Amino acid sequence: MSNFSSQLRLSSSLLKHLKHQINATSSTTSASAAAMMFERRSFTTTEGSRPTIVHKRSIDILHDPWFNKGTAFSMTERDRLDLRGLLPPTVMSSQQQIERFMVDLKRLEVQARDGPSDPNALAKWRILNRLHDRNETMYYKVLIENIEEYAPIVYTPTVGLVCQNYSGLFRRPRGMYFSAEDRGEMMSMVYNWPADQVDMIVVTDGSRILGLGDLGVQGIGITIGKLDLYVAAAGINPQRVLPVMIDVGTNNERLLKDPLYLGLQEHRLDGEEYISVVDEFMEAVFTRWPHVIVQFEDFQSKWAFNLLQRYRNTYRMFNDDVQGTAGVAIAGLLGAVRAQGKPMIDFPKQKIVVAGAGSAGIGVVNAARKTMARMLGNTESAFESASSQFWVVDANGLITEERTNIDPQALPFARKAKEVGHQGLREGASLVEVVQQIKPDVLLGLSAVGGLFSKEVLEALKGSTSTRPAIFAMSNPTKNAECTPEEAFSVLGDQLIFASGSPFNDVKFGDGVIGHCNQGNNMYLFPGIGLGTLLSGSRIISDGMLQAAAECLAAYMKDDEVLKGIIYPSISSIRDITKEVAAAVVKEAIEEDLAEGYRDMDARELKKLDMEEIKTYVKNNMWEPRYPTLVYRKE
Ligand SMILES: NC(=O)C1=CN([C@@H]2O[C@H](COP(=O)(O)OP(=O)(O)OC[C@H]3O[C@@H](n4cnc5c(N)ncnc54)[C@H](O)[C@@H]3O)[C@@H](O)[C@H]2O)C=CC1
Ligand SMILES: CC(=O)C(=O)O
Ligand SMILES: [Mg+2]
Repeated sequence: MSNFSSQLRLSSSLLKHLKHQINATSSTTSASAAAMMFERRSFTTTEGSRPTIVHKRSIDILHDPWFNKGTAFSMTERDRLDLRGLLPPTVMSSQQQIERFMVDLKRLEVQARDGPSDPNALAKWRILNRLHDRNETMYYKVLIENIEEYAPIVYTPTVGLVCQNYSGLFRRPRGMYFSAEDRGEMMSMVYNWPADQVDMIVVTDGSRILGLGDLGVQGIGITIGKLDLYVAAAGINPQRVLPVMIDVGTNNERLLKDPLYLGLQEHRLDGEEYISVVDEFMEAVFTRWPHVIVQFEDFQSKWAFNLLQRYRNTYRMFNDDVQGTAGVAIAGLLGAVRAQGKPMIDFPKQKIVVAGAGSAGIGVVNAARKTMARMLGNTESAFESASSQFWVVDANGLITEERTNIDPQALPFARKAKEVGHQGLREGASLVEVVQQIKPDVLLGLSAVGGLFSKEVLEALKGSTSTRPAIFAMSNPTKNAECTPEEAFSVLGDQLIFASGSPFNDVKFGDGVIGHCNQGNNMYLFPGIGLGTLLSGSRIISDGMLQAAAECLAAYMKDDEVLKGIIYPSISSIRDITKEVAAAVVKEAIEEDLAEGYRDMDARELKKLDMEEIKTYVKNNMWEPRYPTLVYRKE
């Protein structure tokens, strides 16, 4: 009885508090008052703060992953929200809930510790996904606290398998689908999404999912995986993220015939028709959420470049494969220079062979050339000199100006025929020939061809003029990596610098000598680029902001780590890295006069902040997975 009356007292004090809040906002509509209070909660990191107003009760709350706390609802809340009797009687702390969940998840750990070949990865994804469906706060707490272990499940490599099987795995919808059939309807459809505020959209058309090709509508899986990292690494509020699939058909013949396929079973739209669908989508989302940021993900190269040019000066958007990957690669390339005991300013002397001339490969060469040119003084001759450091090889071999039907994106990187003639090469020379003749410092793969760096290619790299040659086998998922660290270290020895797009285990040489396998993945940058853009209120995402992000990641590594061959940080510190990257992006946006501010932090206030204050501002705006107190009010 006394327990019950103390609960009543608690409830009435909460109601008083609520009444006060409602009075304070009486000039606004009840919906916007609720929204304002809701927002305050979302960016508060202290428990026991203002309650969150919900307009539903009873079983509806338990079925809502945004509000559900499962067995962690206190008895007071159970009474207040008509939940009494709908849950087992024991009230658990959020930590106890996690412990119970982890016991279940860890049952699959038997023989599941061998990294990329984890046979239970898909089963683990299902368990995590079910948790995501029923309780978002708990899901993100599990993910954040165990990011190293579960990033490979919610992200590459397992997310690739998930996308390949998405039509079978689909249970509850997550995100929005805009299809070619919805033309003319998107402006109203966008209001079907329940959240009044969306900060971050990741969108794909499913045309090139990781290195797995056209997976059509099933590509939605990658947008969900990327947004999981936005929440876990950048602390974007999970209620304000939106995964989007633009379904314009598929050219994957298997999916076109699959009776279980969930997407449009027709060939992809192309040309103006295709562009008009994406235009309509962009107009719709920016009309409803003018401050949203849209990340384009895994579009086939021709559309990746085209849409980036089309939108980047109008909308807050970027292409992760072109721009995020470039920044991560530059940070790694600078790390590889330092690992040779040289200063970063020596970067323009590096000879770099790149296998793959798609959105990722060209994005990297473009940005790396700009970085070199800047280091050399940014003159025309600096640019020329930088251009001569790259040899780009695609499916048809070395790209030179003699190539017929050359892809316009690759044209600026085509080598002069005469020049390569002097180097003992020619148009279409094979990768192994290029490596043999050029003796590069770096061999970088973004080809999506698993095993491309064959024994022969690795043997050829032994001729490298570098004291510590570097291999970036960046294609995803695991089976698409150009080589494994075992293959690379076994041929090139322990002085090799190695990075892969998906995670692999380090290689042990014995006597405590380790061949470090770094994960060179755009996950180190895109969350910080998005968060920094959001908090600066920058109208667009400039080259300078992307460059600042890359330089910040490069500077994150200490000399002693780099000398050991560790060129990227541990994934376990991704939240800290993301905070640093976001702060660098905010600072650059301020310096370029692009920052228009965010909420109470207007452009003038932003300008007054020094770097430490910007970092604090970023940190204070990162969402934490904590249960808020819920209070019911009728709509
Ligand atoms: N680690 C990371 O952060 C990232 C990795 N990637 C990976 O990069 C890969 C490529 O992505 P995109 O550039 O968008 O794909 P894409 O399909 O546009 O480009 C692939 C390129 O590889 C070339 N290629 C194919 N066979 C080749 C061969 N035998 N030798 C040399 N080149 C060959 C093609 O001609 C084409 O230029 C994918 O596996 C993707 O997962 C992409 C973005 C980020
Ligand atoms: C990592 C990534 O964005 C990709 O493989 O496409
Ligand atoms: Mg991608």
